[in-house]
Amino acid sequence: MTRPADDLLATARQALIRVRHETPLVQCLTNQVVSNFTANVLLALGAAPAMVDIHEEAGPFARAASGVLVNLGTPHAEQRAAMTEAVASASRAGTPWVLDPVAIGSLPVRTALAHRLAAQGPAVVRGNASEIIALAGTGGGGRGVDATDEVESAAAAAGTLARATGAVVAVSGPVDLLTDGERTVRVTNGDPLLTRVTGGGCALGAVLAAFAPPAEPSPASDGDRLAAAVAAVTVYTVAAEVAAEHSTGPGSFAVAFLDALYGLDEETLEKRAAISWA
Ligand SMILES: Nc1ncnc2c1ncn2[C@@H]1O[C@H](COP(=O)(O)OP(=O)(O)O)[C@@H](O)[C@H]1O
Ligand SMILES: Cc1ncsc1CCOP(=O)(O)O
Repeated sequence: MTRPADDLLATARQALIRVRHETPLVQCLTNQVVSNFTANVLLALGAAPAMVDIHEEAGPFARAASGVLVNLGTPHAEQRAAMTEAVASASRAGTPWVLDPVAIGSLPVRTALAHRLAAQGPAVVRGNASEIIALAGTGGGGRGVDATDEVESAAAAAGTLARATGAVVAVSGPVDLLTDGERTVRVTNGDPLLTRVTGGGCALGAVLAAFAPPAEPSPASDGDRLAAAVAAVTVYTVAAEVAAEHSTGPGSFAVAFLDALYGLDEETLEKRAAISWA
């Protein structure tokens, strides 16, 4: 069923309120480059980060967490074991988890792991266009962690991947495209400075985990996983726009971005959000 974009905006407002009120506990199994930035982004938003990524802790923790991020940016052996354990446990417990298949395609270890994990029921898969195309099996990946494909060229792959995995697929880029395999939404907020700070994409994966609705719908969330993911992307990219207006380059942007996530009010979100159905 298609909902009006106004309804998505209302969901985004509600979701922001819910995150700030409920302080979701977000378990991050993420890469060593962006770990600190990711934790700060979650804290600024009002969520509670926990980088619990070792074997024999990751599984039990995933049962209790509100959401889990599995980001394949620097997947050393112990982290791979912890990811496998966390995903199995999250899936059993109904904890929503997000897969970010960083730099898959030509790198064999993470590519095989991404395919294995994608088959285990992620709530969301987030990546740039090249990563999504590679995970869908229709392309060879990008240039390291960067995309070499345009977002629009990943639209078909995103739909295929969403239908194959049951996940909402979020393709990041100048326009963010999100689909559950039937419905597609585009968010045209954001700022290029997000690509000049390491973690601009990876931290979004953590925010998607913070916004992912609980398995059981509650009065604060209608359980629409696509709408929740759109909310996460809109909050994140509108905050980036606000931050860019107070920045002179990547360094001041990174600081201003945390401030903008912290201070983002519903009126600004409503005024700036650029959400459309495909
Ligand atoms: N040219 C751009 N203009 C505005 N926002 C952008 C642009 N490129 C990327 N973004 C934003 O930056 C975030 C990360 O995207 P991207 O850098 O493409 O992902 P990744 O880090 O996975 O390669 C997304 O939320 C997206 O909205
Ligand atoms: C540089 C780098 N190398 C491995 S993971 C990583 C971080 C990439 O983060 P993002 O794509 O979000 O900037």
